[in-house]
Amino acid sequence: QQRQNMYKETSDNRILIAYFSATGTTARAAERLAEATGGTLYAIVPSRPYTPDDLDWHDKRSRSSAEMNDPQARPAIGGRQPDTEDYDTVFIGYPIWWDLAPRIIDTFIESHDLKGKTVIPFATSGGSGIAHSAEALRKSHPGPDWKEGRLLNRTDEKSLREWAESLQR
Ligand SMILES: Cc1cc2nc3c(=O)[nH]c(=O)nc-3n(C[C@H](O)[C@H](O)[C@H](O)COP(=O)(O)O)c2cc1C
Repeated sequence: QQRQNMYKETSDNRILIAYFSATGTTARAAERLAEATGGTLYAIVPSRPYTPDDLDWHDKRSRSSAEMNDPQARPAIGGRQPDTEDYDTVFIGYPIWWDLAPRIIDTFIESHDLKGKTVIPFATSGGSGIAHSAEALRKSHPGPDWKEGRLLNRTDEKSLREWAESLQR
């Protein structure tokens, strides 16, 4: 209990949890991570929301298929942007699409100066691990201090907190 309070006091307000979620699963994981860390939640909202047709991975011409086939695709983000200067640690959450992070995650990273900040990916998926998508992000965006990511398909609060604390050491 004491350790938890200490952790919250020292790192409150300096942790941002930025996430994109097309159908709500990653949003729920991000909320649990915010509870475990005391971090601030920020939803990366696309200017043009993804419809069920956009998300159809059986259709090679669907919006998600087209974006994921194009490494240069940068779907626009709508609404307010967080001031990442206020944070030292930025968790970035996403659903795994074709074993990668959706391209809007690249839009987010390129919209902010994350150089020298601790950046930690997390994801949800239908079964794929996070390693491939996290490595691809690290290669495309060498500025931040990337930490190993986590798949949060099913993680209880205790292990979430232990993971988040271990990253602060
Ligand atoms: C276009 C698309 C591609 C996907 N590709 C994968 C994949 O490669 N591996 C996997 O395990 N799940 C894949 N999924 C499933 C999602 O990762 C999974 O349902 C995720 O939890 C959805 O999160 P969300 O509700 O936050 O959008 C894909 C889903 C979509 C829509």
